[in-house]
Amino acid sequence: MVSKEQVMELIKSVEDPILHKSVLVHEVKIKGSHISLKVALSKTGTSEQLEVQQQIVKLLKEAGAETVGLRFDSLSEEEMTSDEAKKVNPGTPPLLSSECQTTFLAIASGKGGVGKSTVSSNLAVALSRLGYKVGLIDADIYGFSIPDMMEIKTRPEIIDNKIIPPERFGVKVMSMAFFSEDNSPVIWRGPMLGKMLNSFFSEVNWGELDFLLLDLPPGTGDIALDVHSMLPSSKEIIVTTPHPTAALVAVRAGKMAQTANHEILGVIENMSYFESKETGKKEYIFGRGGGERIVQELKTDLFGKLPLAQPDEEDPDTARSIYGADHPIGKIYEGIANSVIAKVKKEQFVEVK
Ligand SMILES: Nc1ncnc2c1ncn2[C@@H]1O[C@H](COP(=O)(O)OP(=O)(O)OP(=O)(O)O)[C@@H](O)[C@H]1O
Repeated sequence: MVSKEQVMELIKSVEDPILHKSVLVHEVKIKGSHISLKVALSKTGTSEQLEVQQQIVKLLKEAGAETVGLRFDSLSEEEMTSDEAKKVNPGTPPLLSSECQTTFLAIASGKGGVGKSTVSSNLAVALSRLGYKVGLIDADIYGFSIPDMMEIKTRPEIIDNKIIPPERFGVKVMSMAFFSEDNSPVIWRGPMLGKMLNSFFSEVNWGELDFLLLDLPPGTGDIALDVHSMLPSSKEIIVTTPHPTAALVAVRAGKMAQTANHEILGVIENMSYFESKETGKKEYIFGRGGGERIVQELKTDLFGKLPLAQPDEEDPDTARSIYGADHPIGKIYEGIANSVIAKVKKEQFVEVK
């Protein structure tokens, strides 16, 4: 029969699947033709553990053992160098780590079609025009529209195993649209949805960001709730139209956000009025008071009111849904961005009339 020393020598040829050096033997017992071993791996319970097990059993049986008893242990912190420990547990993705300085701004709405994606993309652009480093995730998984609104023609690239997001107007953007061929619908659900969202945080090289905006799915249904609960805790901005019903549903969306531990930062009222270019007269097409109603019920602030209007196509500093910096609505977005920054920095907040 083999000796303990021979067993140790034989096992040296078996590699730890992550560290790629010999596995460590914690214990060897030999009783007749039975050998029992306790082997330490950098990570136990992996699919590679089974391969290690088969390799060891084969080696010991070839050396004369009739039966082999094998138990696995994890390597202790002392048994690994700090570089090896990092390899085994690469740690929290920088964007989600506690040291991360990025402010997450989640943009939500009670109903679809109120302009949540338009507001998310213009707010991101306005923050970038003010000199901040900004990212934008189109987390409206099934209704992705941001790349089209911002007219992003490029796709993400993969460099050093990280996804590099395309950039437009200084804003780095990630969207399901980049991974959906020919605008086909996305049918991922449950765990896949979480995996995809998580990969937007951990597998994308965002670089340093001051703000990461998240355009959430509309409403208070399952999908919106799932996405809310999968996100890191964020400051939430609610978008509504002035219509009382839109506001009522938006309050529900705000309350749902609070249950998912997101803080309500404020409200933006979109499609508030139409202003005639000829007469300057304002028409309140969708009614009035929606934004104020949410502010009252959720005890938060109104960041601004946006009129009905389209970007000026002649302006080079514009895209399908992005207003130029000097467009009157571009200026309103600049004011909203300043109010958001002020609130985030807890400076004195000035309510927009
Ligand atoms: N202030 C505005 N003036 C004119 N059109 C607007 C305004 N805001 C948004 N729109 C238009 O309204 C439509 C819906 O906007 P958007 O997609 O931003 O809404 P949404 O709330 O994100 O919708 P969903 O949640 O269903 O994706 C778009 O065609 C957009 O161009």
